[in-house]
Amino acid sequence: MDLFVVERYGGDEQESQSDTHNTKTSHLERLLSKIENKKQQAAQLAKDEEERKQRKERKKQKLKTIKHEKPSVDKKKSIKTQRQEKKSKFNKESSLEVGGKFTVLGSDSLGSKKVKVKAQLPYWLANPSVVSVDLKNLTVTVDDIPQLNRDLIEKLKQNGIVNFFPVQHQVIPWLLEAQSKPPQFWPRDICVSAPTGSGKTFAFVLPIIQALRNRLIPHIRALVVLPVQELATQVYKVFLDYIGVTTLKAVCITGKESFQQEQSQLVRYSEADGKFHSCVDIVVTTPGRLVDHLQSTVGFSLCHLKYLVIDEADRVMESMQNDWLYHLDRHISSDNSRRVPPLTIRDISTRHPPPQKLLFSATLSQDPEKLQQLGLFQPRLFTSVINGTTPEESSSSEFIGKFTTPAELTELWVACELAVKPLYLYDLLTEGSWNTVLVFTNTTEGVHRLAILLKHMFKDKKSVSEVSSALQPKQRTKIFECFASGTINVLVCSDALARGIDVPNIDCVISYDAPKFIKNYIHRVGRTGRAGRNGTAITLVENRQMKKFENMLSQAGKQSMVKEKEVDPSKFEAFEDDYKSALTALKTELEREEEVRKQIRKKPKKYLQFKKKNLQSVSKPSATLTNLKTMSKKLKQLAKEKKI
Ligand SMILES: Nc1ncnc2c1ncn2[C@@H]1O[C@H](COP(=O)(O)OP(=O)(O)OP(=O)(O)O)[C@@H](O)[C@H]1O
Repeated sequence: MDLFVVERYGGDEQESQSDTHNTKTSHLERLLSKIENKKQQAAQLAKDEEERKQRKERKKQKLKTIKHEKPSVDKKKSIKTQRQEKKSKFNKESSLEVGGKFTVLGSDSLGSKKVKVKAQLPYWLANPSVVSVDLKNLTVTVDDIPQLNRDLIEKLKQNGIVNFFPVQHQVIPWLLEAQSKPPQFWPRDICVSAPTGSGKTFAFVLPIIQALRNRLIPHIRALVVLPVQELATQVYKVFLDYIGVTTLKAVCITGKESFQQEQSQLVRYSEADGKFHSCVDIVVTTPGRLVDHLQSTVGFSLCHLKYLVIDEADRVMESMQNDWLYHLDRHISSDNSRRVPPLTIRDISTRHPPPQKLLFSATLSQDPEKLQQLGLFQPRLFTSVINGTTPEESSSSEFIGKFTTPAELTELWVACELAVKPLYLYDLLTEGSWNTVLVFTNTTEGVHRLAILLKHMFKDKKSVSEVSSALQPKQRTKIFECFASGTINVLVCSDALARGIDVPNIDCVISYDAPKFIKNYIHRVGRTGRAGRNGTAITLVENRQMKKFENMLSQAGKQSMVKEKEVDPSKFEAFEDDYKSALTALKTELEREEEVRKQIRKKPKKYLQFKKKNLQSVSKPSATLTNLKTMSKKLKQLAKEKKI
């Protein structure tokens, strides 16, 4: 029976008796757990809501960055590479589609980085005739060019010239050969790029004199264009020296003399036939003055022109003063329709061949576009090379030998501090055993200041002078003469005089201010180590300029050729006192000069006009004190005489 016990409801009484206490507690527990559950659910909901909000915020933020911010470099790169990969995949597929042999045009270039195309030089620039830079081991004597006239050879010997320099023995026979051809064969134009002081002047002077020496009637047959007056005068002097053995006449028209005087030297009017006739055969000039005469001198005709020489060609082309080439070309072609080849036999016999263009420089432009402006006819290039490079070794995109310096030149650089830079210079000048030193600065004012400072530092030990564009041409010539004779030991000058000036026996060139451009560097250092003589060139480089200077040299392929020279600044203590007193003297001298200038400026308008007319250089900043004083005196005297 025990097995079948059925629990029967015993009434409230029974329940309340046994479980009253238990039921009450469990109900409470249930209620509490219910409350707890609800609490948890509410917390979960709040959490979910918070997360949802955060997600929304993040999404917004993301959208903003996509819209406004550029992707980072890394991202960009990865996007680019992905795109490129896709593209190359596409290209491969498409090339496979056409048999894998052909590239689909236009499809592969998009997006991919283009390979830089190397410039291809014209054949004549890429394949020049190489000229040696060795001026010590000369093998060709002046007698070895048989085509050259005997009188010219004798004159060369009289002047102490025994051997020809490489550029001369290559260019002179070539030009003489071109002359000997019948007029139907128009001569080819030439460009010559050879180091400074390698004798380029003779390379055109001698063949021109030889070609014109037997002329009957004077006509302008050779026109030599140079960038500045000094250079023109220098080349003119060489012509004068060598045409002495002929009846040829040369003239230098650079504005040194009045326009009327120059006109009378160029042409004369004949009453007999009522025409103008040329008085000269060779004209040496500057671009500006040439244009003046082309425009204003009646009878100035270039219809017989045989040679057009452009010396320091890159500089002349850079300046393009008054568009001189345009005027010259117009003048030549109006005289003679030259560059159109002859059509008939009769044409050939009646026409003059075009003038042969001869371009010379130590830093010839390698830019074919610039050379194109000159309209060269089948040009031929003669050039020197750096460190034995041959045209075969150099790539066809590079013009070899653009910045060659003489083999006899020692090139150095000194690292210096700006604060004591004059002391570095002073030390170099006292330490070296050089008799004549040319010092370059970058500005005309710098020339004047440095010259005064050095004068006060050296006192009687060395004679110091200055030369710059602020001086009159006559004063400049006089100073150069004194420098060449050794009366002046240290000459401070600006870049205006860096090119072409041929002062023999300059022992050293110091660039007090480092040059900004490689061309300036080449021409500055080229004032020494000329014509096979030894020379030293030193450049002072401030610490902040070091990188730029190194870059400049390495771009020109010259870094290994310019060596560093160590200077110990502890030596400077010995001449610190001299330097300090020189600085004070410089200050007072500059103040005095300024005072004189002020006095002159104070004068009334009429007086100033008078001054401007009579003495233009008075107000120029770097005129020396003595100049200013004498000018001011002279001015007062003139004003008294004219009662102003
Ligand atoms: N064959 C030679 N033998 C000896 N001296 C020479 C010879 N040829 C030229 N010279 C001298 O060399 C010096 C430099 O000549 P030149 O002025 O012609 O050089 P350059 O190449 O024109 O220089 P730059 O590029 O600086 O103008 C001159 O004083 C000249 O008299």
